[in-house]
Amino acid sequence: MKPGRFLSFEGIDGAGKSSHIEWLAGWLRERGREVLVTREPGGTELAERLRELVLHQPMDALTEALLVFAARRDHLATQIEPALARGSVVLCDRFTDATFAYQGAGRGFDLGVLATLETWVQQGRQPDLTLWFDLAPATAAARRAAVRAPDRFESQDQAFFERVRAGYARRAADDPARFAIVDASATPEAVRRQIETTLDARGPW
Ligand SMILES: Nc1ncnc2c1ncn2[C@@H]1O[C@H](COP(=O)(O)OP(=O)(O)O)[C@@H](O)[C@H]1O
Ligand SMILES: Cc1cn([C@H]2C[C@H](O)[C@@H](COP(=O)(O)OP(=O)(O)O)O2)c(=O)[nH]c1=O
Repeated sequence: MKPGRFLSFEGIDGAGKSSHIEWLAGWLRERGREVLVTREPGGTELAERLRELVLHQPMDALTEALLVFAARRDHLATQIEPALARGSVVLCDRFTDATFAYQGAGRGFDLGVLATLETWVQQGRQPDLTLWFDLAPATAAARRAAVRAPDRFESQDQAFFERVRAGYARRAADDPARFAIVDASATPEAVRRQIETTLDARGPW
């Protein structure tokens, strides 16, 4: 059996993560891999209920951080770890880097507390590879406006998304071996080629 692999997709809202996850799932399945496509906050019945609250209910930054980590704990224990143990590739639309970027850099919440929660909840588990879809906030906002109504995060101003982007840049600089930076301003075909090149370099799959 091939070992399980854990891939996360990160970036500001509208960067193109969701559009490319299904494509990558197909690419991996063609190569004979079992794939679990999932997302955070979410991925379990409990975590999806917490997601609804986080996305739509007003709350302070500590409550927000505790709820996303509570959702993550349930998701890891009941979905991600079992999938990795049976040799699947897990494709997760956002993971803990989003907490450091949104609650940490975006909201200004204490990074030390987030690091403590990360240790408790993940027990050393990290994605094997994180694809960071990097895009200017103005471009992402234009893409979002064309397709959907904003939630609590998407209705934030451009300065918030500049901070979130800087938060991702810091996480990438802290762990360059895990991160691959995707230029998300490229055409969808060119984005797919970047992902393929990255995966080819990290194979075999
Ligand atoms: N490379 C791209 N160029 C132009 N538009 C894109 C690109 N990637 C995605 N989009 C479009 O931008 C919008 C937001 O993409 P989405 O995948 O939902 O982003 P995310 O999941 O990162 O929030 C969608 O309408 C999608 O079709
Ligand atoms: C995982 C996670 C997401 N978020 C936010 C970022 C996003 O704005 C939102 C939901 O993410 P996402 O699934 O990308 O939204 P959509 O379905 O609209 O594409 O949750 C956090 O603030 N902290 C976190 O830890």
